[in-house]
Amino acid sequence: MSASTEHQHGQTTETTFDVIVVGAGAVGENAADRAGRTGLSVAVVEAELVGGECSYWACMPSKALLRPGAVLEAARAVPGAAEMITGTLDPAKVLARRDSFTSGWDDSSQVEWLDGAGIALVRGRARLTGPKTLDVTTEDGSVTTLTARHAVILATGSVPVVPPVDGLAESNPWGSREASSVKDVPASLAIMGGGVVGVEMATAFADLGTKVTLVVRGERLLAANEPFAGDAVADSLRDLGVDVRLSTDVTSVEVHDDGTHLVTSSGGSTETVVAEKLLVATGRKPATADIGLEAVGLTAGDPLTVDDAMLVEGVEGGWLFAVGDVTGRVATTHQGKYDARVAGDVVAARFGGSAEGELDAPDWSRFRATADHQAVPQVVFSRPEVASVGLTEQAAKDAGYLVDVFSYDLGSVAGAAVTADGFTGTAQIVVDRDRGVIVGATFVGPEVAELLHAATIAVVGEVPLDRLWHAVPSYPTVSEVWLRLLEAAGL
Ligand SMILES: Cc1cc2nc3c(=O)[nH]c(=O)nc-3n(C[C@H](O)[C@H](O)[C@H](O)COP(=O)(O)OP(=O)(O)OC[C@H]3O[C@@H](n4cnc5c(N)ncnc54)[C@H](O)[C@@H]3O)c2cc1C
Ligand SMILES: NC(=O)c1ccc[n+]([C@@H]2O[C@H](COP(=O)([O-])OP(=O)(O)OC[C@H]3O[C@@H](n4cnc5c(N)ncnc54)[C@H](O)[C@@H]3O)[C@@H](O)[C@H]2O)c1
Repeated sequence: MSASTEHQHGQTTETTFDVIVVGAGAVGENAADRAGRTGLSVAVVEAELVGGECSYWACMPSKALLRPGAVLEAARAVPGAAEMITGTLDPAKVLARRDSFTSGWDDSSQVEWLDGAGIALVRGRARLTGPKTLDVTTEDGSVTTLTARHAVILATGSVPVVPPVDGLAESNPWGSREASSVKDVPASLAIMGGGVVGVEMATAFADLGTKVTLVVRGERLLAANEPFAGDAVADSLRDLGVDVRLSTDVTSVEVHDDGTHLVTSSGGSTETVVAEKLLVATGRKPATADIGLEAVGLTAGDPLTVDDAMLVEGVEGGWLFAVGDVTGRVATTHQGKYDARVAGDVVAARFGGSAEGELDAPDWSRFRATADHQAVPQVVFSRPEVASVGLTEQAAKDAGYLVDVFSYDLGSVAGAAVTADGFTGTAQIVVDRDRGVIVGATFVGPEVAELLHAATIAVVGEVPLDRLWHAVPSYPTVSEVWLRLLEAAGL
């Protein structure tokens, strides 16, 4: 079956396809692309913008907001250049560059890409009505029934969680969408939550001149990372002028003429934080509340539990797959796209080509998302950046590994000294003592994001330390920290 020829400029009149993908975020787009590579006809259904959260409200606009501050800080750390930096960021220019990344929240170029890839687009909100069938409701209320001959891939993403705090929902707070698409920079912003969104947005708005208060329930920022990462980011946010309040609960929220009032409680004392805007950054949940899961025997609101071929567990017939945030596995674009490549390749092989070799594909084949379990990379674009892959020391111990942990002061590496005066940071590897391989690595420091992929390769490749010894880092780069870490490990 060849890909549809009846669709033009994102519109299609067909209602039956070999494969239907629900959600055209970065993850759904990738699944659709790969699924069509053996000639299956593929449609994606999208309720909002083709490109999803990452393109318009998450990764790209937030990184565009963060980059100018990082550049300014880098220049300020190098005498000769530093003297030339006499001002602060220009918020209007920062927002204008952000807008260029979101194409003014217009998805035409992504629709063109779908067209070019031969993927049909159905605009509207999809709900499963039974095995391989979906109803799609458009904005004008009309309903079209779509049928998949072989497979449905759900890629509906995630939605923010608003905790049940007295008055919070009624206060109409910002979520990450409102923060990343901000048009008028507020004078003051209170942020609830010390995870990835909380610290990135605290950094971005502090850069833009907003007075930021970060209210965090836990005793550390970035609790999923190594403790030294959260400590370094808290210190640096305070240096940026952010009021970081750890071990602090928000007990109620009220809106008054002078802004939003957060009543907080910490160690028995109660205080009130007043801010022009409140951003709730307390996590996200899979978007499965209203996609018709009940029609196929699943529970609305639950994550879609998948196996490593991305097949949804608990559904008969082997036709329902899920990828991206909706699975509850990992909530990053790159890992979701990896899952999408796996799901797309599995679907393309099983239904469009030869399934031979795919059905009994082993771990680490391109048909199994093996890396999701213990080799997931992530960069938090705070300042300092936090780049990590695999297991933290604690997570490795919890998983039963006998580990050795080696750390090195990044600032002591020649390449770091050249990069910036006063460069501070930490690199750490967690080594499985039995196998002599790295199971986790964390880098904290200015612009360490690009150090991460070497660590990801070492973790995924299970490269023994005595072989890694022969991977010689160039001089004088920050990557020379790899040599120092291996020396610390006794080589
Ligand atoms: C502020 C912020 C910053 C982030 N920064 C990064 C980063 O720097 N790097 C990184 O890797 N990750 C980042 N993430 C995470 C990343 O955005 C997500 O992991 C990624 O967007 C998930 O992609 P997805 O395709 O699964 O979901 P989404 O991008 O949410 O796409 C899902 C799509 O499905 C559509 N949809 C939902 N339900 C239906 C339905 N019933 N019918 C039709 N369409 C439907 C939605 O409209 C949406 O377009 C960030 C997240 C946030 C909130
Ligand atoms: N650079 C990146 O890769 C990037 C950037 C932003 C977001 N993301 C992804 O988006 C997802 C959502 O990010 P996030 O920061 O919202 O979630 P998160 O899980 O990283 O952090 C949530 C924070 O909210 C706190 N919290 C949870 N419930 C609370 C409550 N009831 N009261 C007070 N605090 C509460 C948690 O303790 C934590 O500090 C993450 O999974 C992340 O991976 C990725």
